Amino acid sequence: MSHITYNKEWREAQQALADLFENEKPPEAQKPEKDKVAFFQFLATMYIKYIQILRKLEACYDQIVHPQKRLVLRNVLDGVLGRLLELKQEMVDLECLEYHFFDDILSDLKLTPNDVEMPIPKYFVLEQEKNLRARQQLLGQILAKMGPSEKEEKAAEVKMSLEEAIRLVQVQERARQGRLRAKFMREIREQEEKSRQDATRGAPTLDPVDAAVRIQKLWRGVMIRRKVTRLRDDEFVWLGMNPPAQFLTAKKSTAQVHALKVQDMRRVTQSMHRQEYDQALVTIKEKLRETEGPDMKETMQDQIRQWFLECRDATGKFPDYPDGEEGSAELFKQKSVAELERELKEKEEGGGKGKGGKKGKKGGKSGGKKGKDAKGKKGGKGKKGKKDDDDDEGLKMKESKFTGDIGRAMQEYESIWKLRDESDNFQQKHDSELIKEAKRVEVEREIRQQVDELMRQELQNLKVAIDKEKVRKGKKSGKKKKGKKGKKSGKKGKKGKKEKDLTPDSTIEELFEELVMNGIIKKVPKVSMADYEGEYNYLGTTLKQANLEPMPSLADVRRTVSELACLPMGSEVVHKSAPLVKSLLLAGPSGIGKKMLVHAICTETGANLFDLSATNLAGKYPGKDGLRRLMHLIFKVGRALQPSVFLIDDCDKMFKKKIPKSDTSDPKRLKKELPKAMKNVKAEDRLLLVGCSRSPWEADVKPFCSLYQRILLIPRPDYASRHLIWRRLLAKHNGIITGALDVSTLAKVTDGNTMGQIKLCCEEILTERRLAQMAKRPLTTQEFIPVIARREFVHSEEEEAFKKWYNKTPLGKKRAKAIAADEEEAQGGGKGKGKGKGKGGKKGKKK
Ligand SMILES: Nc1ncnc2c1ncn2[C@@H]1O[C@H](COP(=O)(O)OP(=O)(O)OP(=O)(O)O)[C@@H](O)[C@H]1O
Repeated sequence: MSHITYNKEWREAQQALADLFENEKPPEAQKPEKDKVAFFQFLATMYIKYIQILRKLEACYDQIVHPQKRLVLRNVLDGVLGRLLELKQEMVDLECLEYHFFDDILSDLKLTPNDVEMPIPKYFVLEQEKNLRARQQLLGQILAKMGPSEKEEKAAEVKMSLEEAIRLVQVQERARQGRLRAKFMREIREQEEKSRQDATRGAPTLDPVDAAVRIQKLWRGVMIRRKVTRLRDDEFVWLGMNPPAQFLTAKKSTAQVHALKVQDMRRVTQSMHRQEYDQALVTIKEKLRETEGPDMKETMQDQIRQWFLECRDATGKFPDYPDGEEGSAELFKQKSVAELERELKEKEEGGGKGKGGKKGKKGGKSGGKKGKDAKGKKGGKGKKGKKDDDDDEGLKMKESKFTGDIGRAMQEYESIWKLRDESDNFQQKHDSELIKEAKRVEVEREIRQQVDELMRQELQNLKVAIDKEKVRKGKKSGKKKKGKKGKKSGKKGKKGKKEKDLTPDSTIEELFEELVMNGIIKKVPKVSMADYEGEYNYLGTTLKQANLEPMPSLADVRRTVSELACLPMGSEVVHKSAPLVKSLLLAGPSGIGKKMLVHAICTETGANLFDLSATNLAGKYPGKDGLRRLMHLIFKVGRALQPSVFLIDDCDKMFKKKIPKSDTSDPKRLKKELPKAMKNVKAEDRLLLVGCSRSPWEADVKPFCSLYQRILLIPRPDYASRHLIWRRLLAKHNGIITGALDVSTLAKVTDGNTMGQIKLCCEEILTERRLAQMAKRPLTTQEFIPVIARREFVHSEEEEAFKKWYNKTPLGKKRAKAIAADEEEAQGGGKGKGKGKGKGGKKGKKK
């Protein structure tokens, strides 16, 4: 696509954002909402609109090549990302559910689920591509160094004696000969049968012309039937009842391939323009310093001298030179009316206490602090008395940490980019005028610092020469300042001492190598979040209205994992201010794709994968010291090379009451250390602990749920998801779907199978040999049935066990309480209000 298209897209996104921003008010200005359902609808609509905006902004940021536009876009993009996560958190708090259903809102807004698919910005990986490639290379080299041992292991796995090998070959060879012999025998028998029939039938009596007509008739019939089938297939495609042929294979069309190439080319142009821009920043600043610097200096000096004289004329004394950070710029700042009024008030208030300007300032500062404290106290009250507030006043959106940034970026867009004439910038390179404006301010600040030093000295000299002042003052204040600094640095030193560095002499590369050699850091298979297939649940709200608790679909799982893990982990700015997620538990039956999701998180965010599963740690870093070193290493390397993901497979074992003696992996090793270490993870550390569990009910609920902050239950796939995955997997394995293969039947009979098992079925059937026969012998439904029948099912008892366990988790309990409270309220007020609650979304019965 062209520059114009992306600019237009950006404009549309900004317009939509401006419209949506009208709803973004601070809590004090919001009108409280008493109806929970209506408030959820409001939040969900905002959330969906933000997703749409995010999708547009992400595409623009990925493809726009203008470096200065990208800077503004990045600010808006991060702001929208953060705001989206805040809204998600509000919905979770309101509904006490991790998954939400929006099908009714989508139909109101006339959107499809694809329109609101959560995008994961590509810049998460593209902007650290160099680092990631270098790390991947290092990992590859280390693994190559360790290579032989792994190969030996593999060799040991397939070890067999010579006799066994000969027997295997003999069995195969005899089977082959047997099949060949059977084929010959069948052909001989068929030939004998044919000659016997010929002998009994005698010489042919049919006229050769009649025979030819008969053959022609049959052949024409075949041809016409083929043609009709083809025409019917084409018509079905045209009517949209069947997908076009290219959709049945995983191959991309030429147009798609071309589009991807263009996108790559734009990214290359983007980096070239960025380099030019970075260079321009330096050269333009230099030029400004050379050309405009001397004039600036002179003007500033003149102004300040003038001020010295004016002050002396007015007060009879030379003034004190401003000490603030801004230096003399403070004197010439243009102030707004409100600022001036505030200053006057402060002066009036401070006037009673004493004349000292500094005192006044201090008073002002402390006043500010008090103000903050008061705010904080109010906030605290708000939290404690939240329920009361909700009951009395109604529901309101919480204060956002991102709307300020979004607002600033929007203003920048409005003032600079919205109406900018770019007719002479066809290539979309940087705008030098804008750089000059920004750099002029910087140069001015630098020159002012120099001028301030000079003028401070000059003022001192004037005071000594004319006012006969003594030189002591300066020295005193200097001493004081030093004292203060000393104290501050002392405090910092203490803070630093808290965490002992066990490996002060090793570089991060060495520690990284150690962890790779020990198999703790693993190579991540490249899996994108989009590879995690799953269809949208179109019945969520309908089921809710029927008082049934809908199960989330795999598309909901994909979206929620993206929100909880990928979006905050990918961006430093978002992670710092968005609701903090330190740990995540993925609970679900075997083969549901838990590890695949972890790999997708790492791929999408460029995170390192630390495998802390008990089976992987067995025999490594033994003893207490070993454990201390391990914890130190993973957190040190994890922080230095963030983002990092700590994976624990079968994490329930860590909190199991009884470990069977046959289990030698010591799964409780990290039980004390890990929760302690996770408590020290701050908002600026992009570290995420992900646990995978097939049987979470075996763990002690309390410590288990306190380690894993967020819990996602992954259900077995529903019909729609199975249908989708069958089609996708068959295409991925080069299978061709024809009329003989009924995908709907396959989806129906695999009810209870997980995705992993469906994948195994595909792999078992679609062997190379079978694929070679595809043209002559299309795939049929029947051949899949025996393979499916051999696969394991998720039994209803297992599913029930998951649901029951989830009800014991903190969010599950909260949800149960909320439902009970709602029911009570409905019963209490029901007599009066009757059928008033149309949507009744909160009163879910458990299925
Ligand atoms: N939604 C999905 N879309 C595509 N492939 C999937 C999906 N879910 C699972 N798979 C595939 O199924 C296989 C098994 O997945 P994975 O190993 O992640 O499951 P798991 O839940 O971790 O299993 P276990 O608990 O037994 O370790 C993988 O090859 C994965 O690619």
